[in-house]
Amino acid sequence: MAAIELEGVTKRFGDVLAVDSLDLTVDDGEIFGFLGPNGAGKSTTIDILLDFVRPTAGTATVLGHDAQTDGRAVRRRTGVLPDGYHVYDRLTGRHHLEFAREIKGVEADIEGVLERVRIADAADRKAGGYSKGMRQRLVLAMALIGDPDLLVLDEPSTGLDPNGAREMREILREENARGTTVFFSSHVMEQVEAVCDRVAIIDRGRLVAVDTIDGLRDASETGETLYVYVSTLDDEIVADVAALDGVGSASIEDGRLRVTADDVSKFAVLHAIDTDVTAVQDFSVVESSLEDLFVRYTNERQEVDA
Ligand SMILES: Nc1ncnc2c1ncn2[C@@H]1O[C@H](COP(=O)(O)OP(=O)(O)OP(=O)(O)O)[C@@H](O)[C@H]1O
Repeated sequence: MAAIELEGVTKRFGDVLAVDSLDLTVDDGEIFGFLGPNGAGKSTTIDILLDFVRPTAGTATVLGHDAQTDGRAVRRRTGVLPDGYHVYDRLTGRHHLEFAREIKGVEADIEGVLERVRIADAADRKAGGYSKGMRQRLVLAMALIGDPDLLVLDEPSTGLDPNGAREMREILREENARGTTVFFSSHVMEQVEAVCDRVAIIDRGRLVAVDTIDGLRDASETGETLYVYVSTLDDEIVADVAALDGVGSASIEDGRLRVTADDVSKFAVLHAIDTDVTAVQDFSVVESSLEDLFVRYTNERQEVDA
């Protein structure tokens, strides 16, 4: 069964088309990253899943329930970390979790959850005195109450230090191992790359890619970057390399030639550089990071639209 199914979801705010005919399926048990530049429509989509916002057109089905007609059933089984959630300054961390337990009407091991997000020591302090990262941990703790079947997290790493970000990843993996589907938006590509089974990239409300990270690499011309060490390097050599068959781009980076290959193998490119341009002394191949892929997919869309 699909945990999330969006069909033709569109949302307009006046003149702004925030989400544009979005079709997306997230399978049960996946850790799914939802990426896009600022203003792409991520939060709006998440709000539609939780029925905080009504779509202008289309349907959203979450855990088998229509998100609009059966929002309560969805929220009962879903842990949510909303974008920019404000904690209640005068309530303690523990009170927040008791509140989450009551709202959801579930049994919950509050002590255990406090330990997991590492705010047990501060549980009886008022949340108004918490640091940004502690607040984020508290909101995550509220999402974990009731062992949800689905976690929907909008920018969960906001405010977390590197240790906090690592702990967040571990919690997501643990929840997933328990059978929970995890759907989260993020601008922190390392975080996404480290935990996600699949990602979707949206740009200006439209889906531009959905795949595993390896799949995105395979589909992208810049799946791999070649760094070539040559004895002399100047603009003329770069231009000659760029003009070779199968070369996507060539530039100088840190005293090396940086080359991307289009449809031919990197060895064919290396051979052509060596025989037709200049002697190759050494080379290395680096897989594109998710950040490279993100930039490529979102820039491509801008070029298409231009
Ligand atoms: N309540 C609203 N009223 C008017 N416009 C809105 C509203 N909510 C969102 N928008 C607009 O919809 C578009 C998508 O916004 P959204 O917050 O979904 O983007 P996002 O991908 O979450 O961005 P970010 O990464 O910056 O959080 C933006 O142009 C935004 O200004």
